[in-house]
Amino acid sequence: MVRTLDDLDAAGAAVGVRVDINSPIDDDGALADDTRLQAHVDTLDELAARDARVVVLAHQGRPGSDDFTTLAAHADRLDDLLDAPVSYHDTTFGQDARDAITDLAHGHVLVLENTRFYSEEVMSFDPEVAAETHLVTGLVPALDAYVNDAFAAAHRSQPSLVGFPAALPGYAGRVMERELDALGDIGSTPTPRVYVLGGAKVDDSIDVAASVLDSGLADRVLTTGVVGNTFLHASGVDLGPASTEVVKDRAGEALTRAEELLDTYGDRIALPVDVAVERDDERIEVAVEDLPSDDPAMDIGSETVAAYGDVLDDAGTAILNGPAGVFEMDAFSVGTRDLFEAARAAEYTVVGGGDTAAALRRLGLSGFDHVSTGGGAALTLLTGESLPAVEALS
Ligand SMILES: Nc1ncnc2c1ncn2[C@@H]1O[C@H](COP(=O)(O)OP(=O)(O)OP(=O)(O)O)[C@@H](O)[C@H]1O
Ligand SMILES: O=C(O)[C@H](O)COP(=O)(O)O
Repeated sequence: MVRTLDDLDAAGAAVGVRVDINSPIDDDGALADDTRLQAHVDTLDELAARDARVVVLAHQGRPGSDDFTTLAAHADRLDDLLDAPVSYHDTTFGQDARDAITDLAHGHVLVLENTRFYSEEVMSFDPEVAAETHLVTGLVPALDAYVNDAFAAAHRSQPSLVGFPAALPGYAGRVMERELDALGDIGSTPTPRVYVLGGAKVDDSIDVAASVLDSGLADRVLTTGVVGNTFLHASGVDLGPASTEVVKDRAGEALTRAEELLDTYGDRIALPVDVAVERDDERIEVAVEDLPSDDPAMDIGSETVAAYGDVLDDAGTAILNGPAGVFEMDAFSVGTRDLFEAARAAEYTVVGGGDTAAALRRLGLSGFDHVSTGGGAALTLLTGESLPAVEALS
């Protein structure tokens, strides 16, 4: 049983709230989409309205990636979104951060710096060990309670996600509660169940494909995005140098697993039958049998959308994670738009993923039964597995 905000005596308490506001970042470092920030407004405003001193913990990007950056812009945006006043502090733990928490007024919100600026936060730990990390021990003395609202990161065993509940009373926030309600019992959703796996986190998606095919949760797996290109490569298709480089870079070791999955479950895994490449700044659709192409495959083609649409028409449950192409560019958002529109034909449709939610907003798509803030986390739950951060709260 996980305790919720209903069980928390918030008034006057310093409450550390782990949120997931990991968002797309523009080339100039600005927030490109605030969907994930909006999701946490209920939890943060509720705690502030109940007179808590609200301390926000979050990550942005991964070390080395272009979107690995400070949370200053996130704090500014939260200040616009929340009723409560929001300030930002440029460290995460230690005396300086504890002083900022002590000085925080009741009903105010303080955003601490990106947790992943500290090496412990990109490692995985058991909860008891995570509770001993510098990040956790450096904050615990200043906090009275811990709320985990970061559903989208709940599949990670990083200190800010699993360490605090071992040291402080822990509670699920409103986003966490809603997501667990909607996604906690995937085995009872209508069949046939179709998983549509796209985007660029290929290793995560291949793990999910393996798990749902092994367990029988998935009747079919439809592949798109870099995931689709990876399965095409694994099936022996020569995509051409540009796309092959992306596949090898994103898939790494997972490529072998993709080959094994095709050997075992080839009839239940669908591969794109055409792709859209970028040639002279234009979208050109190329049938898979006409590959390789020197130009990068940036989207699925219309024949693939049609074929996958037929499967989705008959689906009891459609679970979609990851955009079908580079939706950030208009010409290559077509596959994502048409495929997600087609998925609404399923009896019950669940959509997940940080970039996926951003894509839905950008393309004006709605009408799904549940839009999860989580990508990998939603998929972990949708494979029937438990989430380490939720286990730590229980
Ligand atoms: N064919 C492709 N080539 C290159 N990039 C692609 C292609 N298809 C999709 N992408 C990119 O994939 C990225 C999104 O992938 P990602 O796996 O992060 O999805 P997500 O919805 O954010 O899931 P999660 O929340 O698990 O991260 C987008 O930036 C998109 O441009
Ligand atoms: O965007 C996500 O899926 C979450 O914020 C987790 O990010 P990660 O995959 O970098 O751990």
